[in-house]
Amino acid sequence: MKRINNPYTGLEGYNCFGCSPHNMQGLRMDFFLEGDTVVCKWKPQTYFEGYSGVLHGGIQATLLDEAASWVLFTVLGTSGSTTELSVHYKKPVMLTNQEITIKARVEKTDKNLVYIKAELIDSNGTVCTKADITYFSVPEHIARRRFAYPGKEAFFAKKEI
Ligand SMILES: CCCCCCCCCCCC(=O)SCCNC(=O)CCNC(=O)[C@H](O)C(C)(C)COP(=O)(O)OP(=O)(O)OC[C@H]1O[C@@H](n2cnc3c(N)ncnc32)[C@H](O)[C@@H]1OP(=O)(O)O
Repeated sequence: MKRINNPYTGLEGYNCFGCSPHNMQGLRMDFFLEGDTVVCKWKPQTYFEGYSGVLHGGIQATLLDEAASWVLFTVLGTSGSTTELSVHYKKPVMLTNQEITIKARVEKTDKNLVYIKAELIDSNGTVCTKADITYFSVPEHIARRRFAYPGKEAFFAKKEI
């Protein structure tokens, strides 16, 4: 597994709820790449509770969506926006998990639409949640201008933007 750097950390005002390490109310996710799959290891905190002892479903949806966006950044070499998110909650994700794993990969692309499959796996290896996520991707030069996209190589280099 290859560690993915977060090249946005040096960007002024960067406060993404999913991935900014500066957002203390956020999920502060970080990522690895395993083949063409983005992987995140994440520890659920009790303040993300829904039903007693269970990780809130909205937080799960955000974890899955955020991982999908990092597939665009690091596998497809561009950026975009979520246009659809369908989540299947199969099993509760307990807050007692020391670590859960979120995985996301491209299922297919169709012109500028990117269809991503993502899943959330608990520490016993049970796939608790699955998501189908559609992203509206933009060409890289627009991503650079509109979304401060630094280029794929920046995610694997030490340098920050
Ligand atoms: C800086 C640090 C960062 C740090 C890192 C930050 C990571 C953040 C990750 C979080 C990700 C998010 O939450 S993103 C935030 C949530 N998402 C959004 O806010 C997106 C809101 N939606 C939009 O802005 C807009 O709908 C766009 C830009 C996506 C598309 O608008 P548009 O350009 O007007 O295009 P539109 O006409 O709607 O669609 C173009 C064509 O694509 C088709 N199309 C569009 N969506 C779909 C779809 N889901 N399934 C089928 N087809 C679709 C349309 O039918 C149409 O076909 P035809 O008629 O041409 O045939």
